[in-house]
Amino acid sequence: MTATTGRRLLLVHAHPDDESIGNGATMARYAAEGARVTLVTCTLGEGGEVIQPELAHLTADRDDTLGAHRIGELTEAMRALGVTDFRFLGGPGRYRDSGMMGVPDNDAPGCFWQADVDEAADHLVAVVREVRPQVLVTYDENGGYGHPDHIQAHRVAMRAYELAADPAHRPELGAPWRIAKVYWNRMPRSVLDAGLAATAAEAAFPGTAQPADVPGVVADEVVTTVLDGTAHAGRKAAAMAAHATQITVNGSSFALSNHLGQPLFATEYYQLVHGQAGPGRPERDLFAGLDTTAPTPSEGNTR
Ligand SMILES: CC(=O)N[C@H]1[C@@H](O[C@@H]2[C@H](O)[C@H](O)[C@@H](O)[C@H](O)[C@H]2O)O[C@H](CO)[C@@H](O)[C@@H]1O
Ligand SMILES: [Zn+2]
Repeated sequence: MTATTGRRLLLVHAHPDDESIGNGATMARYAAEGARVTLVTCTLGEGGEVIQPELAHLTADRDDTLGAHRIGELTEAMRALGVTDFRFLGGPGRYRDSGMMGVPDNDAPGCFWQADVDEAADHLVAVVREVRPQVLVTYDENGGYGHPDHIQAHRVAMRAYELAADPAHRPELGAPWRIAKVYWNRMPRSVLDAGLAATAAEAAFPGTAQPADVPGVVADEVVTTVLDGTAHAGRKAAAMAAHATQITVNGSSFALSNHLGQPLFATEYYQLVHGQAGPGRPERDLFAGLDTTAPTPSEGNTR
């Protein structure tokens, strides 16, 4: 359904779980405030590890049913966040999890890392032109931490941002739409250092992650926007816990299947990379500076 008024946020992520880890509090906050929150996940996470021994049979080298299972985890996570519009790029299973950088799965036909970026971007152009978001959130050019699917999600999201606004590009996909503000997920180094120290002190896990294990780490001054999601910390923790094959939540820490503790932050950080910043340094709202009350024109917004 083509939206006409109100705040609309689009998030593009690589696997089920990334959205809750990086943006769970942001998604819960905007959903609670009545914004339309749309999540596009590029793979089903078929190549993941499984934390629970009793579910180990789901992995790709055994039953290969982890992708279907993670759809269920994502559905539960979205229920926790109050998000109702969540989709898979090109439909569930269109692009398969490529595995960590350097593994043979990176070369598998049909994996996301092998996808044609323009073809994949057109699936997202159709969503952009339908939803007409004012704000897009994705990863930086390294995908936050160098995972092939994260890098490809960045490339596809940024390409779709360009193509969706081009009136000459595939008009059958809908009226052109220019997204007003594009943000990359970030983690300020000083906040992470303090958080990792607190996680180590909490000792909820056998070990503690290193800064290199955490996506999107930058010098503090690179961060343009800080979203206080404290009021939604419980929802974020519940959403992360819903991804139980991938994440264990314990107090104010969590661990992935590597069992290395990381801080679970309810404040989430961003870098504005396209569009005009709103008032305040840092911004405290992704929609800062935008008039989201005016109805959007039926012919799009690039005339
Ligand atoms: C957060 C994230 O992007 N997870 C990915 C990642 O999973 C990691 C991977 O299995 C690694 O080998 C483990 O040590 C680490 O604990 C996992 O988080 O890669 C998976 C395969 O591509 C992917 O399914 C998962 O969502
Ligand atoms: Zn991921």
